[in-house]
Amino acid sequence: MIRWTKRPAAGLAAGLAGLALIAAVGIAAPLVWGEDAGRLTGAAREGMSAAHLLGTDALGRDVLARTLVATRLTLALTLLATLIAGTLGIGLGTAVWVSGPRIREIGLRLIDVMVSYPAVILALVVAAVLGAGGGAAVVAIGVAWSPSFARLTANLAASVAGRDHVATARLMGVPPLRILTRHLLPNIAEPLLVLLSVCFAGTLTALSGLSFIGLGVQPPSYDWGALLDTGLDAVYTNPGEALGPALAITLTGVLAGFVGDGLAASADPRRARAARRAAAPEPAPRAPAPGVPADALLVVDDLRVALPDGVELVAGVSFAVRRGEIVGVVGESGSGKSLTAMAVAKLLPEQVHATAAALRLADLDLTAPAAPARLATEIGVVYQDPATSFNPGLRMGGQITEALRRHRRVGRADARRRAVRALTSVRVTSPEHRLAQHPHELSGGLRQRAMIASAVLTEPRLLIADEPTTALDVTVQAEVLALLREINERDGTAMLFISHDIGVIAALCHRVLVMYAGRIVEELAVGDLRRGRTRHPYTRALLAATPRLTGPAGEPPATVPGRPPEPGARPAGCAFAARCPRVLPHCADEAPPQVPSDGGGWAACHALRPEPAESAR
Ligand SMILES: Nc1ncnc2c1ncn2[C@@H]1O[C@H](COP(=O)(O)OP(=O)(O)OP(=O)(O)O)[C@@H](O)[C@H]1O
Repeated sequence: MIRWTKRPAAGLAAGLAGLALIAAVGIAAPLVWGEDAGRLTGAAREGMSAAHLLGTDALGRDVLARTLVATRLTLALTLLATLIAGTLGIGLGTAVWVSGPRIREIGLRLIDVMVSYPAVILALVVAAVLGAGGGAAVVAIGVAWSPSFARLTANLAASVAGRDHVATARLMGVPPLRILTRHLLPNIAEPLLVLLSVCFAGTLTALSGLSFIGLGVQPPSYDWGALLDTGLDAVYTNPGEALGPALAITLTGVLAGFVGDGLAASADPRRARAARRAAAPEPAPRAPAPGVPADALLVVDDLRVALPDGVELVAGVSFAVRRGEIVGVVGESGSGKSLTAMAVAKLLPEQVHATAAALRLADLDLTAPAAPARLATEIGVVYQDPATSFNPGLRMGGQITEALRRHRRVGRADARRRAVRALTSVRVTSPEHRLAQHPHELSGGLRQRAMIASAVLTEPRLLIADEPTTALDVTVQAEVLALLREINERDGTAMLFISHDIGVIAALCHRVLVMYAGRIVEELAVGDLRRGRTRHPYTRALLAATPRLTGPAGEPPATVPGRPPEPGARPAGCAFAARCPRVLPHCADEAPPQVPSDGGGWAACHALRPEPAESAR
């Protein structure tokens, strides 16, 4: 939505106050000015004067009085049309959502087609079918605006339906209608309210338009549109006759816009979350996640990312990142590193959905829809491929400063100054010049530096770097790693660093999570990794495959035989069992226990479990 004011709360108050005043005029006008509006003075089409501030119409009636008297009918019709649009659209949207997948798909496509038709054209068709008249115009406009509500309702319901508490309600056998009224509609009320105010402004102009072309309110009744129609006949001799209703339509529309804008901006995510919590069933009491440090910045507890058919790609991952800590996530391709990181950044692809017992960054609950401004400024993301991280059609300056300008409301000049400083700090040469360049004019290394500068420009609490050096050559790789370490040490930015290269992880991180087939199999301090003090057979195999760290010079790296199982074909027990040199008979069937290590970490492995006699001693 276009931002009408820089202070949306003030805009909301002004909008509401203005509309209340116009509504009061609407109620009082027929009583106060009703007689003046109908009196034939005999002075037809008189210009603006002290007696008639907006002049008189063709029958000598006072235009100002008629404009004021028309307020009631105009507002009533507009409200009615808005109500029809909202009720019809929300009903249609929820009906589509509660239907089976096939009908839902057809319904959504139909709604899309209806939305793509301009509302006024649709209204003209409906009005032509129903015939001219105020009632027909109201129905026409109501029907024409309803697809917008239907689409918003269906889309929002679908997004809310993926949340934990809705899944829990379904699991508990709550009927669909109750899920709808108790869990879905209260959670999507805010955007619907915003759309209602936008719709009010839209229906006002559309209704006036229909009256203007003679399809709306018919004489002797009149609304602003009808007055505008007659007023335009004399626009050169008495502009006041058209000016009155035109100003009334414009002012009311703008005030409704202020209300919509203010409502959208004041949608407080914490208030919305509290409402959602009130609506959600009481969750079963759950023990706090073990091992969550008191100074944890990011807490991930039992994160699961699944496909629509229920196949889990990430199958219950728990970890924490402390303030100022760099945590590395390492594992073979397909182990679920990126999905874990993207679930944290709320950037998962549409086809998959995440659930978690807890997923939060400081006070920001990432399991609920978070305010885009907070997400965009508190989490920075550096992607693998610098070639695709930026929009090739836009200059670097606009892209680097976008989050700062949009979400922190920093002015253009200030944002550029900060961008230049950030580019300088990541040692990008001629930073002023770079801002004017397009991405293809920069080398891969420079682009990745610019990406890092862009990601840290809003001073995020957490930087997620997903294989940020994989696409770079070795020298540039080392420079980028040094840069990330420098940012961590200088600004205390916590990082989640994803890589399949255990050597890179060992060089940069403080703590390491080893992932295999959608689960964390070992967590260890980087010192233990560097000294080769790993415990899980998979981590050992990974380490053995990295000659730079352990193997004597010239010795070829050991390979890990076999392949990880596909997500849908993982065994109930340890997914590494089929490739493990220390496999025991029950490994594939029983989930391995988390065995604590001396260095403060743990490894999930049956073979590491102390013998009963040993543990008793
Ligand atoms: N959008 C998607 N739809 C279906 N499956 C997906 C999707 N994204 C990822 N997967 C699957 O989920 C699993 C984990 O993927 P993920 O990208 O997290 O692995 P990764 O460890 O980051 O691997 P890589 O190092 O290759 O990026 C893989 O089996 C992958 O094929």
